Order: sequence, then structure tokens, then C-alpha cells
Amino acid sequence: MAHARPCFFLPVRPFLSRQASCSRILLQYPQKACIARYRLQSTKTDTADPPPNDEVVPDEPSPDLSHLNPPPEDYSRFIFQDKCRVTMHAGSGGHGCVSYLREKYVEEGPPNGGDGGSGGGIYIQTVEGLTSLHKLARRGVLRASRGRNGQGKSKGGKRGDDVLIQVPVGTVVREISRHDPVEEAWARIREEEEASKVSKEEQEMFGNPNDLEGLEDGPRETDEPEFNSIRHDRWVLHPSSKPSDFLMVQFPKSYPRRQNIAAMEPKAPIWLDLSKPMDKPLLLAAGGAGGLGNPHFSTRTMGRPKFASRGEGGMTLELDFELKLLADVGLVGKPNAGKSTLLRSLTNSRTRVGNWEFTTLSPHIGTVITDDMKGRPLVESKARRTHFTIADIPGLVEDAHLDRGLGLGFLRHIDRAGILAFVVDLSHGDPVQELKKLWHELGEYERVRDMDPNSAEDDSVIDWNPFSNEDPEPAKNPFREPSSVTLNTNPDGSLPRLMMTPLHLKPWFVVATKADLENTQDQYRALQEYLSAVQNGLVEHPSGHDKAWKEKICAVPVSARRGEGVSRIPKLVMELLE
Ligand SMILES: Nc1nc2c(ncn2[C@@H]2O[C@H](COP(=O)(O)OP(=O)(O)OP(=O)(O)O)[C@@H](O)[C@H]2O)c(=O)[nH]1
Ligand SMILES: [Mg+2]
Repeated sequence: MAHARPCFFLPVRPFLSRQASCSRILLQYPQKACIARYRLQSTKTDTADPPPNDEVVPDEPSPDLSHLNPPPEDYSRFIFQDKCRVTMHAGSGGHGCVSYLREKYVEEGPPNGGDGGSGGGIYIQTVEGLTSLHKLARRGVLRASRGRNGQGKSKGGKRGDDVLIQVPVGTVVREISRHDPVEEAWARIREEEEASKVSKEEQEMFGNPNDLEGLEDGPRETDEPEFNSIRHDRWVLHPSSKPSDFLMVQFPKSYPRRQNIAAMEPKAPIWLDLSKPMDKPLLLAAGGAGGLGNPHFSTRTMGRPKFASRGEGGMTLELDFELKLLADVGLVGKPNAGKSTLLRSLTNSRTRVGNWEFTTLSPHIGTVITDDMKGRPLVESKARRTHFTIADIPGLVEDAHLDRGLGLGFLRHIDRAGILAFVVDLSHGDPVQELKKLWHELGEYERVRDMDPNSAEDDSVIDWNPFSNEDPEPAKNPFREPSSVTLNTNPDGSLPRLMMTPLHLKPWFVVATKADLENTQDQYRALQEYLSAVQNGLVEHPSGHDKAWKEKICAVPVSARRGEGVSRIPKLVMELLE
């Protein structure tokens, strides 16, 4: 029996060969093919070219020049934000529930309203790998969710979801303002107690309470039960109840409550210096405590209370976040000096390079790996470090302190750098004068920084150490005042000061770039002579300080574009890091 042959009609497209589809793309976008060919050619010719100036530049294998002098389409957009302000709302607590047991043959069951869930808290954690605050800045307002209300059958409400803020290592968090409903309620209660104390004293003295003024304010629930004013902001009433039901009800004194974890909050006002990665989050603001269900208020005289308490409001914090990048080496130089090219030649960074000023508009960090990933160091050092980081910031122009160019704002990112590397262009102007001008701008930056009113508050900075095993001091009073918690204080109770080494005391060296260009030897020689004179104390230190660091000042001639001479820099940095 003959079988009918199955016949399939398949679309032709999926069977098009890969080569055919590629050629179709090339037809559609001919410029792409050109770019690819250009890349191939440029790599070939660049590697074949010998360096023109062999005297200054040490012999080294020439790397792929397209990496150090990249074509424009190689640039990746880098969104960077180093400052932002964010408002955060901790969740408020859910309300307690008014309910009673309902069962067959139980006519008037006991109260069984559940407690409200507590509100979600706000936590912060530093994470390695993050480099910018732009994600946080984009959010603007953060809200932790509210706790759910309690339910009948003694069911407690679900607690609100927390908010975790992840920030880069090196973020400084400062409080701008806070609105804490619990704290405000306590302040009101204290005021009322003061006022009632004064009124009692006056009653005793004059014996005429009718003459007194201003004593009607505030909750007087226990004093005058027959004229109860129901405080709806504190109590949830049974839905079927009428105000007249509460005429004879004596409401208990209700004090604002906090969650127990609120004792872990840092002292107000918040000032945190998060300079290390944290393995667990730190609580910034605990959510409001949940309200209590009606069983909490049953007494011998009132077995079935018709009310439950409301949840507490959550705290609102307005915080300022500032990122101070933590790099071991900070590159300081004029625009177009070749800082970014140097960073690219030393690291895998993809910082933008261009032959015009202000190519770099935001700081970039690159990491130099100094071991071969097999435990063997490529650079011998006593410090046994396997890597160090370099920060490239936008160039400094003359009179940057007068807000010329991009100003001095970015210099705060090299505030914490252990070593300063001055990048001077040998092919453009006098490198000695360039170096002096850069030091002058650094001095001006320090002067402006110290004049900053915020720096006066440095005493209150908490350099939070996530690795310390000491727990924050427990609160003595459960209804604590904000100042009762201290975090990582010194034994004498004072807060540790955030230490910033003055810039002139930091080790520094000079990177003389563009040494491959013609007529740069004389400039380099003059620079070297000047630096040895500074080291021997024959001329004034360019910072103008007598006690400035001048132990091992040197200049490294490099052609960052060809990647030549740059291998001296990791060795030098490792020596200085020791
Ligand atoms: N010949 C030569 N050119 C270099 C060298 N280093 C950098 N350049 C060129 O100098 C120009 C500026 O380099 P960048 O690395 O962007 O300079 P920059 O200091 O980062 O500039 P800004 O970001 O504006 O501050 C680019 O065209 C580089 O190719 C070098 O060693 N030799
Ligand atoms: Mg640059």
C-alpha cells in the first residue's frame, strides 16, 4: 500500500543563512561595515607603528590603541549623580480591632480584636559595585508601607513592607529635617503635665480654680469621666456605637508608643559616614507601632470595651546623600591634560577621551589589578594588595575656586584619596607652572571647604563601622527621647571625628603625559629639576606649606595614548601605599 508522502510548506525566512542575513544588514546599513573595516585597519596600523620618541618612553609592548583612543561609538553613556535629597516616610502602624467572640450559646463573648501591624521601616545599606546615587535621586520620595489593621478572632495585622536603600560605599548621609509624630505627641504630653502641675500649685495657693485660664486644653480623660471628649485621633470605636455610648466610659491614659526596634535608630540628627561595605542593613527610621486591639483595654468594670487604639504615625525624614568616592589615587590635572587616557591605559575604564577640554564631566573610578589572579603579585609590595583604585575627575582650570570651569565641586572626590597624582601635559606650556597652579587650586579648595558651615558640624559625624560587634546602647526609656541612643561612641561618650588628611600631607607624584610628542624632553628635564629642588628643600613646596609631604617626589614620563611608561605607576603607587 502506497503511503501518501507528507508535504510541508515552511516559510522561507528561517532557513536564510546567517551569512545572507548579515549581508542584508550591510546593505541596509552600509556605514556599519565601514566602521568595522576602520576598526580593523586602525588596530593593524597602530600596532605596526614604532613609537616616534624612543628616548623618553621606555620599551613596552604597545597595547591596542583603539582602547586608549577610542572611536566615538565605543563610548557608553554613564549616568552619574553624587548628591541627592530624598524624603522618606516610614509606614504608620495599623489600627487595633474592636471585636467580640461570637459562638453558639455564648451570648456576649469576650473581646477578641487583634492588634494592628507595625509600619514598615527605612533601612540603608552600602553595596560594593554601586558607583552613583542616580537611582536614589530618581525616586525622590520613598514610602514604606503601612501596617494592616488587626482583625477579629485575635488576628494581628500584617506588618508593613520595609524600604531598603542601597547606596555606594563612601556615601555620607545627613539629616535635613524630620517629622516624628510620636516625639511631637510626647512633647505635647510633657507640656500639658507641666501646665497641670502649675495649675495645681496655683489652686493650692489661691483656692479659686475658676479664675485659672488655659487648663481646659489637653486630654483630661481620667479626671472628668462624665464629660468625656473622645479623642478620635487615638481611639477606634466600634462601628455600631454612638457617641452617647461613651458618656460614662473612662478611657485609659494612652501614651504614644514606639516599636522596640526604634532603639536601633541612629541618634538624631542623623549624620552617617558609610565608608565600608555593610553586611547587614542599618535602620534609619522604624515604622509606627501598631494599635492595640480591644482585649488590651478590658477591665473588671468594663469587660467588653467598645474601643481599640489607633496605630502610631510613621516618621518622615528628609535626608541629604553625598557620595565621596573612595579611591586610592586621585588624578588632578588641567582639562585635556590626558587624565582619562591615563586611566584607560592603566585600567579597564571606559572613560570618554577627546581632544577638547571638559571631555570628562563626572568622576570615574578605575581599578588596577596588581596580581595575576593566581595569587602571584604582578607588583611586589609589602602591603600585599591585589588592587588599587584611581579616580579621574573633570579638569581644573585656573581660578576654579572663583567658579570658573566646572569649579572645585569635584575635588571632594579626591578628598579621601590616599595619594595625589598630578597629571601635567609636557606638550603644552610650562609643566612647572602648571603644577604650581594645580597646587594653588587645591589650597583654595581646602580654604573654601573649611569655610563651609557644614564642616563645623564634623564633630557629630558618625563613622559607622559595620564590623564592630558592639551593639548600640539600649534605650533606657522605651519612650525614649531621640538623644538617648548613641552609636559607636568613644569611651568618654564623645563621637568620633571624621578625619580628613590635609591635601598637602598626602603623598603625591607627577605624571608627565604626552611624552611621545616632539620637544618634550626639555620640559620634562625642567620638571624633574624643580621636583628634586622641592624634595631637597631648595625651593618652596608648591602647596606653600612648610610641613608638606616631600619624601619621594618624582615625575613619571608616559605616553598614555600608546600605553608606554605607565607600568611604572602601579609600582610607585604600591610603594606609596605602604
Ligand atoms: N600624543 C599623545 N596624546 C595624548 C596622550 N594622552 C592623551 N592624549 C590626547 O589628549 C587628548 C585629551 O585626552 P583626555 O584623556 O581626554 O584628557 P583629559 O585630561 O581627560 O581631559 P578632560 O576630561 O577634558 O579633563 C586626547 O585627544 C588624547 O588622545 C599622550 O600620552 N600622547
Ligand atoms: Mg577626561
